[in-house]
Amino acid sequence: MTAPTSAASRDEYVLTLSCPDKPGIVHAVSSYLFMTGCNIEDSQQFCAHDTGRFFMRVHFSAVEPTTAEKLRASFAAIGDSFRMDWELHSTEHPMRVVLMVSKFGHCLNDLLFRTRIGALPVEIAAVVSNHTDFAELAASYDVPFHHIPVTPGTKAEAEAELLRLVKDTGAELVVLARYMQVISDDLCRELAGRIINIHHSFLPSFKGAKPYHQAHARGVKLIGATAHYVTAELDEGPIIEQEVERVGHALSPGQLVAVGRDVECQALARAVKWHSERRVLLNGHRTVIFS
Ligand SMILES: Nc1nc2c(c(=O)[nH]1)N[C@@H](CN(C=O)c1ccc(C(=O)N[C@@H](CCC(=O)O)C(=O)O)cc1)CN2
Repeated sequence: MTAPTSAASRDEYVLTLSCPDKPGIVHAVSSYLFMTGCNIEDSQQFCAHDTGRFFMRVHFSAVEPTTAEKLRASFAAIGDSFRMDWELHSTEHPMRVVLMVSKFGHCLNDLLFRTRIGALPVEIAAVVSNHTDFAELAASYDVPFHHIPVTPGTKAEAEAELLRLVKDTGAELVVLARYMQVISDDLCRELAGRIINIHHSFLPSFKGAKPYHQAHARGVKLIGATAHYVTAELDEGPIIEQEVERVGHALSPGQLVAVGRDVECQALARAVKWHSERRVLLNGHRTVIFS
């Protein structure tokens, strides 16, 4: 399923970069774009003084038609001279995404609907689940559904099948929309920076299982959700977005779960939108968000 596209995004690109900070980085990038016949639509930058790294995102249009490949070739020397980690992508096609779910479908349903109405600039290539509960929901959005059961003894084959699907669909992003299986270290490495999870607590509080019951037992007055990149360390990946909601003493754990559904959907949708628009840059174990 594809988000409705806007005619204007034909010859527009996004450059993201990070590099050791020094004078002249913005000058070099903007001069390159000017000399290449490009026009800056939006530019954001940030210097992280604690890590000494500079971060930049530039959205630009090409006055004379060109391609991402040609632009990458002509920018490479500048990237090398500043020791940049950089990416340059056309905005013509929405990012292809695989959504994963287990037994709770509220985030899946929310992402499918937001994509259908054009509020999320992605193309959902497939829905994957270790259960069959949401096969009909995926079909109602004309999205292929893949049932990949997981048991302790079949996790390796299940993950191999998932990786084949990611490669076959050309998906750039995997979203764990309440997918309740721990991803192996190998798959985390293979898809580093390309898996986003929604954890149903305001991390670092209440890691692991049953966070709403943990929150109830602690007597919190705010509950939250955290969208983060998935790493081998459970619930420890770089945080992209968080959301909270005020709760009262009278709410049961089950009622906290109900309040949490909307909070999870909001945090995850914003994280997926920002990632798909290439607004999230990694700064070590943290993120820089050019929203
Ligand atoms: N490598 C990672 N994998 C996953 C992460 C992560 O941060 N790193 N987040 C989880 C989601 N999650 C919490 O947000 C979570 C999901 C599942 C479990 C868990 O212990 N699962 C059990 C099986 C449970 C079941 O079968 O229902 C397990 O895998 O043995 C903990 C945290 C997604 N994956």
